[in-house]
Amino acid sequence: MLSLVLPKGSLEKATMQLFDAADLTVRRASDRDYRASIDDPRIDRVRVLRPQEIPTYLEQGLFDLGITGRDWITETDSDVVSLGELQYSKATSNPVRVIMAVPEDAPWQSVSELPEGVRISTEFPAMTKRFLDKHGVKAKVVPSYGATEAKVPDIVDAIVDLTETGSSLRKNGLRILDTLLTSYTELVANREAYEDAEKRAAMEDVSLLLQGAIRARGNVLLKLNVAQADLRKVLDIMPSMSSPTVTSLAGGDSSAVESVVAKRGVNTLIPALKAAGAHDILEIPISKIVD
Ligand SMILES: Nc1ncnc2c1ncn2[C@@H]1O[C@H](COP(=O)(O)OP(=O)(O)OP(=O)(O)O)[C@@H](O)[C@H]1O
Ligand SMILES: O=P(O)(O)OC[C@H]1O[C@H](OP(=O)(O)OP(=O)(O)O)[C@H](O)[C@@H]1O
Ligand SMILES: [Mg+2]
Repeated sequence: MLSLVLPKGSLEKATMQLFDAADLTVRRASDRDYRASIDDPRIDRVRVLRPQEIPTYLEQGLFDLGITGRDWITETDSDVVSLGELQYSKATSNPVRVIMAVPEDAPWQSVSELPEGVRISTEFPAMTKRFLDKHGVKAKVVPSYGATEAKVPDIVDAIVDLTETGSSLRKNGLRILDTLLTSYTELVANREAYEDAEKRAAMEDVSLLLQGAIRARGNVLLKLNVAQADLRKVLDIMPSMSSPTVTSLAGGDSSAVESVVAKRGVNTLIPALKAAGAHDILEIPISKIVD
């Protein structure tokens, strides 16, 4: 039986949606309820806590398994086992980046040009100090508790912050000087729990369901029928994960074809398949893809 800790904040909504899609629906009395449950025999305790704290709790063995960002694992320098990247962020399926940024019109083009005593605001002081040491810059690192972009230029000269879509940087007239880290959301385990064969098997099941749900995103199943004479033409334009499944239809000179295809592009693909001779075309949503 696993204890699980999920992130409150930026990743909360996307995490709840992912668990739902993975058939591991998280039940809570309300959004403010940080004690939750999942109706699954492998999971007996669920908490929703700040992602900054999650790596430390996992290292200490307060939970077996959790979800947090690579940024907080690096910042807290926690000794945990990663079961892999889960490709989602707050708004997109892309990773976030921890970047150093300065005002558009600042004179510096690289980190090593920053003058001694430069003031840098960040929610990642440990990572920032390591990065500045590497570049031989002596700076004053000021801890931030959010709204970091708003502190330049009057309170500090530069910031180290997260960027996903880039919109916060644009709105605040900031330019990226360097990238410290590309950070994915990760499924992370306590080391001792991971060494326990039974717990590890349960963790791998959870991982498989989550990854299966992520892989299914943006894909649909297309099914169609086609006369033998047109089969080649249809297969020539049908994309697929490996190769399309072709079955003969009973009592006729026709085949059924099915294939998993990217949802993006279906708008041009379906009319093209029809023109190639396909008929009875079905587009079916997919919940999971497991290799
Ligand atoms: N667009 C994003 N902005 C910030 N954090 C993101 C974003 N997308 C994913 N994350 C991840 O979410 C985690 C940060 O979430 P956290 O709850 O600490 O911050 P938050 O949502 O910014 O909270 P607050 O709104 O109180 O600042 C990090 O691991 C980070 O990598
Ligand atoms: O590139 P973007 O898509 O604009 O996302 C990045 C922004 O999101 C986060 O802010 P958050 O919402 O956590 O507010 P905060 O600064 O108060 O923590 C992060 O600190 C950036 O400011
Ligand atoms: Mg924040």
